[in-house]
Formats: sequence, C-alpha cells, structure tokens
Amino acid sequence: MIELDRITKSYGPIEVLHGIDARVDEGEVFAIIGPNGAGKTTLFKVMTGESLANAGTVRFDGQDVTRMPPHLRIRAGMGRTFQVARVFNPLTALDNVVTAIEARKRAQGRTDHAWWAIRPSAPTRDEAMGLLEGVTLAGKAKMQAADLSHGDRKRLELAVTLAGRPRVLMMDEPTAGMSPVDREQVSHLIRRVMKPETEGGLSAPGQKLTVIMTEHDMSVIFGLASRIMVMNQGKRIALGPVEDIRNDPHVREVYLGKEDQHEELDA
Ligand SMILES: Nc1ncnc2c1ncn2[C@@H]1O[C@H](COP(=O)(O)OP(=O)(O)OP(=O)(O)O)[C@@H](O)[C@H]1O
Repeated sequence: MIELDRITKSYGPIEVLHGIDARVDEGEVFAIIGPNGAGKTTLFKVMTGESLANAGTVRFDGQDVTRMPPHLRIRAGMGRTFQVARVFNPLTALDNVVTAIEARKRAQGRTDHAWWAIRPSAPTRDEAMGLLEGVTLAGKAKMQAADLSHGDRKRLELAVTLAGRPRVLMMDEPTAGMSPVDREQVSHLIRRVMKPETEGGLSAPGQKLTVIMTEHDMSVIFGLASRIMVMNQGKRIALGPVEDIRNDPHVREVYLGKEDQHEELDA
C-alpha cells in the first residue's frame, strides 16, 4: 500500500533521515516508534507530502507520489490526523463532518448539495451523523468544535478524516496529551475503524483500511500494531512483528535504554 524507498531528508546542512526503506501492506496497523528526535514526524511528513524528501521515493498503491502535494495525496486516499487536532473551530461538530463529506463528493464530481443551500442533503446528514455516532460524538453534534474537549476534538478529527473515505489512515500520535481512559477509548476506536460496517466497525463495505501511526505510548502500540518500525537518529534500526520488536536486543539497548520503558516492553 505504501512503499518508502531510500528516503533521505535534510534540514539545511543536517541530514535527519538517512535512507529509510519500508513497505506497509494493505490492512495492517503499522507503527513507527523511536526516541525523541529519531525522525518519526519528519518521515510522516514525507509520507503526507507536507515535507519533500531530498532523495528517495514514496509510492502509494504503486503510484509514485514523492512530489505530489498533500491535498492530492488526500484525494488519492491518504487521510491523516495531527498531533493537535485540526478541525474548523467556528463550525459545529456536525458541520465539520458534513463539510468533509461534501468535499469528498465534490472531488468525485457527484455532490448532491447545491453551493447556495443552507442545509446539507439528507444522505449527507445521515452519513455525518453515522460517523459522529461511530466516534461517540452524536450527542455533541450541535456543539461548536471550539468548545469540545481535547479528546473530543481528536475524535471529531477522526470522523472528519474518515468522511474522506481514506484507504490509508495516517495518525501522528493519536493519543498525545490524553488521559489513560481517553487513550484506551482511542485504541478501541482505531480497532473499530479497521473493522467493516457489517461487523460493527467503521470501514466502508469492501474497504480494507491501512493505518500508519507514530506513538509514544507502548501499551497503545502493543495493543494495536501488526508490525513496528523502530527509528533512531534518522535510521531504521528494526522492523517486524510486535513480538520480534519486544525481544530485539538492539531495540532494547538503543531505543529502550531506560528501565521504565523496559518494564513497558515486558508488561
Ligand atoms: N523544521 C525543522 N528544521 C530543522 N530541524 C528540524 C526540523 N524539524 C525537525 N528537525 C530536526 O530533525 C530531527 C528529527 O525530528 P523529528 O521531529 O522528525 O523527530 P521525532 O522522532 O518525530 O521526535 P518526537 O518524538 O520528539 O516528535 C530532530 O533532530 C529535529 O530537531
């Protein structure tokens, strides 16, 4: 689904990504971890198009997107959420999702909502309410986004992103700044996002969503990821299934040098 081929990125004279290779398969939850400054966010930005690689190739479903701007990557099916949720503050939760659905329909050239209309069409509204229910925000549909809590804003952002029907969902630290209870809820939500609607999940029928996430919370990672890539100082130091990473001596030594993180690995 996503292929990274020898990605190199420099900020001025300082090279922060040194030839990263990775391949993310359809339908997996792929986590990128590493200590602060390892280059996770930079790699993430290279995938989303916010930053351009100095060398190397990013492919999405076989298509070279290395130089493609972010909005076209989103339109192609690469959705993303941010460390700090980005939603339209003056709009209600419902209107945020309606706007995203309308944007998707317009991009597909099949909007059912005239630009001068004040209210969304019934199908758009129903779809938006369904997404808000999915992220447990239906009761706050009429609230202005600016008035929502941090956790609710993250949930709203997820609903907005899902409204674009992405094939790959890229989440930069989805539980950043959350309480343990909220973190568990977000993990639960990501599991639901991966499941098809027919099984009580949030994925459109026939869709096999792929999730790529960076995260600092090991319990979230170990509970969700199918494979993990570990980065350190701009290099990939390990990539493999969760159990292999937990037991990798190099990972334990280089990245998880701190005792408390060893405990998390062993938990
Ligand atoms: N815009 C920038 N200009 C210059 N240097 C940058 C810029 N953004 C990041 N860096 C540097 O690139 C390196 C990698 O940073 P990056 O934010 O990708 O790491 P990270 O693994 O995401 O860290 P964290 O876990 O703290 O978010 C760091 O040394 C950082 O200081």
